[in-house]
Amino acid sequence: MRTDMTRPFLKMNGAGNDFVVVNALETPFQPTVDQVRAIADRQTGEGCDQLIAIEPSEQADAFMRVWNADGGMVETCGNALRCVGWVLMESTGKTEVRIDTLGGLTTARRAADGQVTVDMGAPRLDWTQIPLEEEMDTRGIELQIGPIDDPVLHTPGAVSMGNPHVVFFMDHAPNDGFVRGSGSLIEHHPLFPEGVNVGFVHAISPDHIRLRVWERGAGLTKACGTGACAALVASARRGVTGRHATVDVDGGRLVIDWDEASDHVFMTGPVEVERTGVLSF
Ligand SMILES: N[C@@H](CCC[C@H](N)C(=O)O)C(=O)O
Repeated sequence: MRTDMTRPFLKMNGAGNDFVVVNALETPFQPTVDQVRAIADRQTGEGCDQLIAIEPSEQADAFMRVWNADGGMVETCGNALRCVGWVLMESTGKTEVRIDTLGGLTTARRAADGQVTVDMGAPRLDWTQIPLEEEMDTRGIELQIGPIDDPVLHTPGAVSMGNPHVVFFMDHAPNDGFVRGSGSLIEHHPLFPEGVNVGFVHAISPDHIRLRVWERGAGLTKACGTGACAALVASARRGVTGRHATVDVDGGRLVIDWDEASDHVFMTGPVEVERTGVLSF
């Protein structure tokens, strides 16, 4: 990386899903793929799951741009929406802010105990919206991993929360090796032309699930906000849970509500500022 330019950043996380957050409201921030990878590198860079830029927006308080650790620009990030919402509320004194993303317009507001609630909008459930390569019922798509007569994983739900997710249902929470091995395989399956985030749900009760996620472009993560929303929607559509659940992820706890009247999904969870720093280009 050249070192003739510097940018201050905030290192933040939401339930352990961590971000380098750059304020680009006044000065544009357009890193190359290699620069994103270098920043996200946990050995030689700052280390993060996603790089986030807060940009100006004409229709909202700000636009949030998201790059995965592999350098790919993606639609949205639920946990980062809480972090960016908190930053904007702190700097403007507002108790509610609108944040636009490539995945759609969202609203963040303060919740109890310093937490933030984001209105993630309505889930997109048609196979063309995930998107899938071919027509399927997204409550349980035709995908299985393992021997044909005794698959290890099969018939996941598919949900878009602005970004693509598949959600497998298991009778236990899988270990790291399983999440890494099967997640990396499924992320690039030809059924998903834009790749996919892969969730593994273990239902503890009708309003409590354990979730592990392999993220498209970032790998095994301590939390995935859109993944938690997708997990609740997929679970409710299968009758595994109701429309409200606490979702335990590796790095903490998220509360997800799928409101019947509006069809919107609301996610509440923590926000943490870890440190400040300066990026050198
Ligand atoms: N960590 C995020 C999701 C980030 C993007 C995702 N990996 C994708 O490629 O869609 C979240 O909290 O939602």
